[in-house]
Amino acid sequence: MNALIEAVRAGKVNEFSSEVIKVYASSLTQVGDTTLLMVRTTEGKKLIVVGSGELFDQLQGEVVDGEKVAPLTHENRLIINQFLPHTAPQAFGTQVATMGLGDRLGIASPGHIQTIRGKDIRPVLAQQSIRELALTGRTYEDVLDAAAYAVLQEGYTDGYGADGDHLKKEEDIEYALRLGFTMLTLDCSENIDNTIESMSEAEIAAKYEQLPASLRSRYEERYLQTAPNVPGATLAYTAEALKKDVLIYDAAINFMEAIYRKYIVTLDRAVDFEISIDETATPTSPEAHYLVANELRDRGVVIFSMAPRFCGEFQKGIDYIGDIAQFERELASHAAIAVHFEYKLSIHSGSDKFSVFPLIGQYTNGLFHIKTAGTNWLEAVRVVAKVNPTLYRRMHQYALDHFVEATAYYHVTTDISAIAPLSNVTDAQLPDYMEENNARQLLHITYGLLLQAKNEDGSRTFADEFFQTLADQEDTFAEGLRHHIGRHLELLGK
Ligand SMILES: O=C(O)[C@@H](O)[C@H](O)[C@H](O)C(=O)CO
Repeated sequence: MNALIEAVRAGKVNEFSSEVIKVYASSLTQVGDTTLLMVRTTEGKKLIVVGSGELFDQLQGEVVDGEKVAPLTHENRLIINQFLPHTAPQAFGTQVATMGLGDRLGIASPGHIQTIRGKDIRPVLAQQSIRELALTGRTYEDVLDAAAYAVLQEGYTDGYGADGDHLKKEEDIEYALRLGFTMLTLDCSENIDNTIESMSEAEIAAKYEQLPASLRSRYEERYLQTAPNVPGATLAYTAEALKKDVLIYDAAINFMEAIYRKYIVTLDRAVDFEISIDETATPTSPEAHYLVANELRDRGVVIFSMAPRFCGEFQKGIDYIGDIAQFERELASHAAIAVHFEYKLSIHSGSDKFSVFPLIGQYTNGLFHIKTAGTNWLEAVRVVAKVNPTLYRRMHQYALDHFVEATAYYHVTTDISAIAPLSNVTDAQLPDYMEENNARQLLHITYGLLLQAKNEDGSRTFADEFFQTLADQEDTFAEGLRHHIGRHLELLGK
């Protein structure tokens, strides 16, 4: 039996000295006659596989003195999924709170697991949008691999999800489903007509009259002649507001139904189907939310969660911006509507919304889906600011030089001029940038440009040194996530 594994079993791993830099004792796993242990070597993380049996035989790796050293490859992950089902993603349904913990780097999930383990909420560790994949140059295979190996590393057996996030195109939906994603977030923003919001009442009336009479009378009968009855929700339709909402959302509702019928109903496995109408210029009124939800139920579309565009601003990486009293009033109705139609309210751009987390936990009775992603990237940047000031300064300057380019991907109201010039900040003060909203958003939305930046010789401008710094500071990064994501959970009442 491998001496290292014996040392782990005996709790004496620290006495073990070899080329192994770190042993992940929580990863020690027995599958029949095969024993697995994850370690980090100078060549990165590897699996030590000892014993015999099918898993030993199937894992690809070099055998030395009867022991196998298996790389953390995609192929080995698929094999591990077969023998250890908890390392594959699962759907969760509507009866448990869930948190999207998107990991753009592929190294945050261990810290996320350490944070969420034992709490009344489950992690969607493998959450990335197609936008994030494009900006980081990763694939959905990479995203699933990283999450599964983190689950193995941490010995986490409570289950995790995989969310194909903000999917707009059928080929992306097919890609995510083919790989076994267990949650689909359908982004309907391109089917929502945002031009209506800026039209006059007369223009709206004229455009509405162009709709088929049967469609108009059906909506009018259902929402003007019948008063919606949703306990806890304040809903009042006017003829003008109904015309506007029909014009804004009717095509999107048809899109939702079409995707549901083509991809969700036909599946032989459970998938959490989320409707995202949050990334639009038009805030979702409670009346509009009810209309969309009621139409979906009427068409037999069953959803896991709905992400409305709340009043105010849910911008990237910073707290809520807006009238919290109005947010609370509307949140009460949104949450009541979700309960009425038996799905969860989903909070997108959920990172750092500390001022409204208690309200969200309260009005959803702790049953919500909240999505985060960029905030753990900023925790990684914080580590770099602490331990590698030279790299941080280079990244910060590059972000300043390319910020406008990044605003094409994310809506932010960052005031670049308010960010303290690097020349005025000492190395010791660099981490303070992560406490300032404008600097947070600067680094937040430029993540893709920074990670994919190349030098003239084709080498990576920042990424290699960035990832090496984070590898060297693995425990510091995990501690930062436990603190920061832990604060999210605490304020959400978890
Ligand atoms: O950046 C993205 O594309 C995603 O992280 C997206 O913003 C996600 O849906 C989210 O809301 C994370 O906070």
